[in-house]
Amino acid sequence: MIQIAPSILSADFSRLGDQVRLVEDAGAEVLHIDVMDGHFVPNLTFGPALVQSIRAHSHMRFDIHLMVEEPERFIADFAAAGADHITFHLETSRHAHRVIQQIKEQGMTAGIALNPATPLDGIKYILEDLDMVLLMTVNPGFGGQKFISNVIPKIQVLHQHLEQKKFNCLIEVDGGINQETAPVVAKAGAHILVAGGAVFAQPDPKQAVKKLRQAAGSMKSE
Ligand SMILES: O=C(CO)[C@@H](O)[C@H](O)COP(=O)(O)O
Repeated sequence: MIQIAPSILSADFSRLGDQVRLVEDAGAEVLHIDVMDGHFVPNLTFGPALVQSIRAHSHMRFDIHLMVEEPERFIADFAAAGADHITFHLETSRHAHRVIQQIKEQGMTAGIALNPATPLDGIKYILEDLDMVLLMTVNPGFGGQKFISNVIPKIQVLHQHLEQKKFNCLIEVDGGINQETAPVVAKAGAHILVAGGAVFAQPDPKQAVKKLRQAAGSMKSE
């Protein structure tokens, strides 16, 4: 079953509460919240205060994507703000296993993200501990970028490995997901599709969520 995770990076911030309710009404299971520090990625976005303020507007799972150096510094604050899940980047952490444990100790599920250029090798021995792997299909930092199709084999390899090992770990993809790329990543084995522009930059975000789900469902992985 494919899950759709609208990314609020492309939402209209002047009416964020309404935008969040809109995608929840459309059936989106997950709300993707991009946290950027201006160091790991060349952009700045949200912190725990924003998460806390929209928590009251939604029952969706809050999926925090930490694009920050030293992610361990922010785990407790996002947990207190109402986050359900935190993903941090392998590229930002020398002690990834410890960070995963810290996230779980705060009662949240844990994910790790890999940039398009980062191979799967670095997560081989921590895969069993992860609830999710986020495979970036653009270079992180901005919405509205072009999907990098070279990541597709990486999705396929990870999907096969997870199936083989019977690990309870979902694959999320993020960047350039739209009605054309959604069926491709779904067929490759992705479970959660993050979409910013393909939802919030559309005239009817509610309809956009439904169309993405339909598109993804048209070519599910076996
Ligand atoms: O993490 C990021 C960007 O770094 C994403 O979550 C973007 O928000 C995706 O935007 P689209 O490519 O779907 O417009």
